[in-house]
Amino acid sequence: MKYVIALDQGTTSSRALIINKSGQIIGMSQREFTQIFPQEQWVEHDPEEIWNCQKDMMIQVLKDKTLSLNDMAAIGITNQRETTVVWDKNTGLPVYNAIVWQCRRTAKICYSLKEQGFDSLFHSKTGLPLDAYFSGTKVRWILDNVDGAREKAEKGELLFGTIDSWLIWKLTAGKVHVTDMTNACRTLMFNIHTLQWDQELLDALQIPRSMLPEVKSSSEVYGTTDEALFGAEIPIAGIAGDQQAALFGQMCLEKGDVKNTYGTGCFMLMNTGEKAIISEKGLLTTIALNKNGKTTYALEGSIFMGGAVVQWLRDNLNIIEDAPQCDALAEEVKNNGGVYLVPAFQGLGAPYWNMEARAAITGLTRASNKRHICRAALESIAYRSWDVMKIMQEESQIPMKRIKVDGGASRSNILMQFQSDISHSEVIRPKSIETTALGAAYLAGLAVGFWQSMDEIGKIWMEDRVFKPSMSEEERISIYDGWKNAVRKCLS
Ligand SMILES: Nc1ncnc2c1ncn2[C@@H]1O[C@H](COP(=O)(O)OP(=O)(O)O)[C@@H](O)[C@H]1O
Ligand SMILES: O=P(O)(O)OC[C@H](O)CO
Repeated sequence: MKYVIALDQGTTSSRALIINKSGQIIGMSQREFTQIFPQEQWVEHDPEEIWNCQKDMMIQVLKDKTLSLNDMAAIGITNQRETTVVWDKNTGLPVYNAIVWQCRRTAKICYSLKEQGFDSLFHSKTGLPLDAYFSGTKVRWILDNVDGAREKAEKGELLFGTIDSWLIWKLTAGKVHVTDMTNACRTLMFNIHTLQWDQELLDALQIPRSMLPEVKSSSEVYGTTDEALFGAEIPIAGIAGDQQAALFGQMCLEKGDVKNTYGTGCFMLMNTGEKAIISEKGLLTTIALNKNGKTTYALEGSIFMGGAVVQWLRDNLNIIEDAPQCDALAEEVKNNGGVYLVPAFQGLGAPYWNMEARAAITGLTRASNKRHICRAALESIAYRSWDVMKIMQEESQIPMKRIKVDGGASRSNILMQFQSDISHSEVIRPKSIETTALGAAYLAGLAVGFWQSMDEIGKIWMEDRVFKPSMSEEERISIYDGWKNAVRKCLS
């Protein structure tokens, strides 16, 4: 068989990609789906729409390439993490919409658990702060707020899953209920040291264990597609949360390797090897991979606004028509002219952790124009990444000399050069920035012998361009001081 298919189920769109043995993407289909905002700061997806969209993309890309599922050696799944689905085991129907990772409705549940003194228990066992971002309190909300849900869950009739579990349940026509450790470790219910669901955490959250999927490694055969539904029994053989899949797809396999994904938000992950470093400064500790019985950990810095800043210039300020125009305008000025954009549209995360902060554009003069604003917007993405990199270096005590990049906004040369300058490190962009899907494909392909070894896969990764720091130390310090000043104005 010549191909592996990767299903990449993201926050705003679903993609299906066909990958050949040389790691080339020979076909891709992608479609956006509905974002549901029932109230301010609430975000939901329709699980059936997600499934239909993902299935359609799989069928579409096969059709476009005149291939069939029978030509696929395996399926790899990668997904938006934390987003929570609860469904009825008997009917297969969701009892509520999927509650998306961005949804803040469970902040009160988190505060209440903190008041009860559970903060350090969760942090030490899961590597995560008690925050609405993660799945645990979302499941609790569904059990507490959907009519009859708690009774059914206690009778063992409801199942919980992150999007990977939901897709596999559907692909196997309800035969398989699993997840992998990179997803389980984002739920606040999984102990990242014992590698098991943790009863003490489940009790604190009041979630019955019978709802939870079986936790597997990221690379093994979990089941096959249902023949009656798909006309073929193809092994589903790889699962990883999208940021961990990207870390793997970038071949960040050694301790100290770092990748930053510049998508809607930015997610920076550093492989910390076999050691789980518990952060004191707001970084997350997460499982990077569990494969062939070996677990590696990562430190993660999550930045809420990445490429979304560019979308804001396009959709709210209307000063650009598309993302590449932002680069073009920014290139027309030699610096930001003293203008800073602090993208605190949803507060500021690590290292500021100020949820009340609001965005600002500072340093405007009569000479300022949209070119400066475009430049400041791109620079803000790099400044936020550097804020996080600095803590990551401190806490890991590993200096970062180079970072690998991917995601839509890594196409911007001006952003990548500025990232290299401000962080005084090499920024390395691979030829394919679809590293998330590649990561999932590699995990699936390795499990079924489509690829034989990591050595074989390592040869596939290819560099597109390396950005090297070229800014003087004096300038670097001075413009970063300017950024810190601008941030201070947003915090006050
Ligand atoms: N040339 C570009 N310059 C700057 N930002 C870009 C460019 N191309 C795309 N982007 C940004 O990249 C983001 C989309 O990247 P993508 O990796 O597809 O995100 P996601 O997976 O989060 O949906 C958008 O926010 C967009 O503004
Ligand atoms: O779907 P993305 O690419 O925005 O990634 C979402 C993250 O997995 C959330 O933790």
